[in-house]
Amino acid sequence: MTDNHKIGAFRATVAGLPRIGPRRELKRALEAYWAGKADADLLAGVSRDLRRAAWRGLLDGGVDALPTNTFSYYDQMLDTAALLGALPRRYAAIDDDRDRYFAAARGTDRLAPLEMTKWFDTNYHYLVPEIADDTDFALHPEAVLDDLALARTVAGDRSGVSLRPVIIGPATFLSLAKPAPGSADPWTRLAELVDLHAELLPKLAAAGASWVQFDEPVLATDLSAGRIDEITAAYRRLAAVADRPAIMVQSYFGDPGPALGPLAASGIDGVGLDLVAGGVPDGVDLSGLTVAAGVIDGRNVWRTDLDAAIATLHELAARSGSLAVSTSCSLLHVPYGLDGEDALDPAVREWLAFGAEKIDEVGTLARALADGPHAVAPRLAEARRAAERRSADPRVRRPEVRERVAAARAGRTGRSDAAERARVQAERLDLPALPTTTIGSFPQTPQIRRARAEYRAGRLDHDAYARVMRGHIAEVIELQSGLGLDVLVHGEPERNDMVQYFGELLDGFAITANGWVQSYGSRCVRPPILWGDVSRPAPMTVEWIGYAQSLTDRPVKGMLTGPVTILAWSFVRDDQLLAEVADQVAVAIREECADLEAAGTVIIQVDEPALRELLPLRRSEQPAYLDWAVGAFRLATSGVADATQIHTHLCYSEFGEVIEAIDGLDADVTSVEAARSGMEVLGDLAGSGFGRAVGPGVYDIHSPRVPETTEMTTLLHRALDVLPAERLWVNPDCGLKTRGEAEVRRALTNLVAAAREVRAR
Ligand SMILES: CN1c2c(nc(N)[nH]c2=O)NC[C@@H]1CNc1ccc(C(=O)N[C@@H](CCC(=O)N[C@@H](CCC(=O)N[C@@H](CCC(=O)O)C(=O)O)C(=O)O)C(=O)O)cc1
Ligand SMILES: N[C@@H](CCS)C(=O)O
Ligand SMILES: [Zn+2]
Repeated sequence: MTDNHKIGAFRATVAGLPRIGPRRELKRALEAYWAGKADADLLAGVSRDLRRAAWRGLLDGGVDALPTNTFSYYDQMLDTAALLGALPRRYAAIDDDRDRYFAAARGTDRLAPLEMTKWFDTNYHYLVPEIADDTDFALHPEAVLDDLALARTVAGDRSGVSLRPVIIGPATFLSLAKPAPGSADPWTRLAELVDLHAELLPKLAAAGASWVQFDEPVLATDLSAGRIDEITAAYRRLAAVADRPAIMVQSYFGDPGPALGPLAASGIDGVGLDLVAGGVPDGVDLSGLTVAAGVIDGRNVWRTDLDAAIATLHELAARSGSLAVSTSCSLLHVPYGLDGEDALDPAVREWLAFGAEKIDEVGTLARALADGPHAVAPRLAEARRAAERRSADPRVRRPEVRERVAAARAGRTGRSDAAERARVQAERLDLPALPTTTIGSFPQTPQIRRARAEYRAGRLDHDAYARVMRGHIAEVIELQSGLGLDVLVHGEPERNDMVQYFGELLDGFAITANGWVQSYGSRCVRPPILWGDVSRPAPMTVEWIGYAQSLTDRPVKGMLTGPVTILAWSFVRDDQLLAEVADQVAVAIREECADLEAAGTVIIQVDEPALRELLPLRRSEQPAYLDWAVGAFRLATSGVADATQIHTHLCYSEFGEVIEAIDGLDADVTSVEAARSGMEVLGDLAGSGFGRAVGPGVYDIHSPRVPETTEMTTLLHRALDVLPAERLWVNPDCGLKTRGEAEVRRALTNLVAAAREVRAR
């Protein structure tokens, strides 16, 4: 440690903050700006207001160390790329900084955006930096410094408040970046990036930062000893910089495992640890460090067991130089606060803590540490009472649900031989070669969303709402019939979201009024809260699918979300093994499959786009996960007859580790995202000996661009190089809900034409 900086001790902080706004103010401002309905000043004003309000909320909650630079107009990885001058050259001709930034995020008419993918095992998406051999890293610290200056105006002259810019650390940034075609592995540029950070540190100190936080969630993944050495050397170099703020390395989504020891000895000043998803590895000397102890869950919504947290904090206080209470990760992943959630069941509401309540918990724990638990005795007693009521609530553990699950598990959880099924299904369905279909959703038009908003507000009754939805279903069926698609869908107009919809209809879930969480850019989701044993009081989709099927002779796919995805995109209970909860949801889906089948549905698609997302970050934990995840899918889908065709859909293209699990799902047809990667994924599938039918996407639905027929025929020919024609389906990459109606019509026209052309050959 250099002697030319002082370590500002602090006792309460959070690892990061949400930014979409308590009422999604940023979403509205961004979308207005993109539509040309708001100018840059308005957008900047909204951003400043949101940041100021967030810091004030922290100060009011008793936090004495404010994280800065956690706001983003789109994504923190993109911000880091901009900070380091690492935006691809293709955007360089765009003069305006903000427009250049948004071009990288969203693309333009001519320029493809950066690729987007999931942030570790969360439902948040980041933009993947592209590093070319000629990427000329250069520091652009203006946004970080401006944010720091704004935070200073909020902290004012409050004594003892420290400011801590948060930056994605070089190890995580480079591990997640991808090389531009033909360029070297970005990791080879580590030393250059570290030089830039070394240049940045004194600027931050001069602007009033007493700490800097480098986020390194990559530490929670399996790293080789060589990688750990390189990361340690990088931080040793940063620690040697003169006139710098104190350095905190923040890991999250697990513990840093074998990397913690070397890092702790590298000369850095502090570590932030996720003590919810991980622990503190034994034998690591933390005595010279400030430890930000992440005892408050930043990813889930349950009230903290404050007594247990205090015990953990005491244990850690004895091992560390200085201790601060913190969250396990950024609060980006939870809703802003419970304020206004008056429609929640009051019993359930009492068990919850969203962002604002978590900040309050941080403050309470910090007081308990500083002044002793008696100083917060009423708060501790209140938390204990809530926990007791939660575990005693008869709806939390329902014997009848557990018996039903046990009975379903004891029944048939596997199907007959896949080849035999394929034979009977082919006979029954009588589809052409290369059958065409879509993944389920059609554009969620403003009229659909408006009708739902009216229905929610009570201005439209159920019958009127159902009439509007049936109207949309009829339009979508007519469109698909006219285009000549072979297997139709009802278009999912009645679904606000593919998980929330089911959460609203299943017992054991609660739905918030305003519990929005950023998914990517301006897009948000409102995850349901799974708090009790799950059951299905009534059929959930049969009426809609039945109506769609009544309008056509072609098969209409039943459309369900699978148990793993329902869990992944909900806030799940923390008092029960996930494997157990998955089987409860699976039984509800199994019952829905049975009802659909009984109502005449011949094809049922059970979407599992989150199968890969929930894969544990550490390899040692992956087999157990895949075992229960595949088991739950099979429990959900194995109750149907051989002649009923089960489809599944997975919309990501990095199969690697889950390829065997996809085989294990035993679905008759699997559709996957493939257009963006030019069918690369099919190599993985074919190489693994996957023997069932596959629908590799030929239309990238993430882009407004409409692919030409020839592009799709090229992709189909590539697919035919690795798959026999009788096992190939033709479909888009994913659902069409975010696309416009005109684009979809043109794209599907081309898709059908492409299938026909390839068939004819
Ligand atoms: C497939 N994806 C999904 C993920 N997670 C999910 N839970 N669901 C998913 O589908 N993760 C991975 C990807 C992420 N992709 C997306 C894509 C698109 C969105 C998105 O568009 N979100 C919408 C909100 C969707 C929703 O709940 N809609 C509600 C309307 C809510 C609303 O804003 N209403 C307005 C009034 C509307 C009006 O008057 O016109 C209001 O309340 O003010 C609905 O349809 O009822 C978004 O806008 O962000 C998310 C993830
Ligand atoms: N059936 C869903 C799957 C999305 S991953 C849809 O089409 O939107
Ligand atoms: Zn999808």
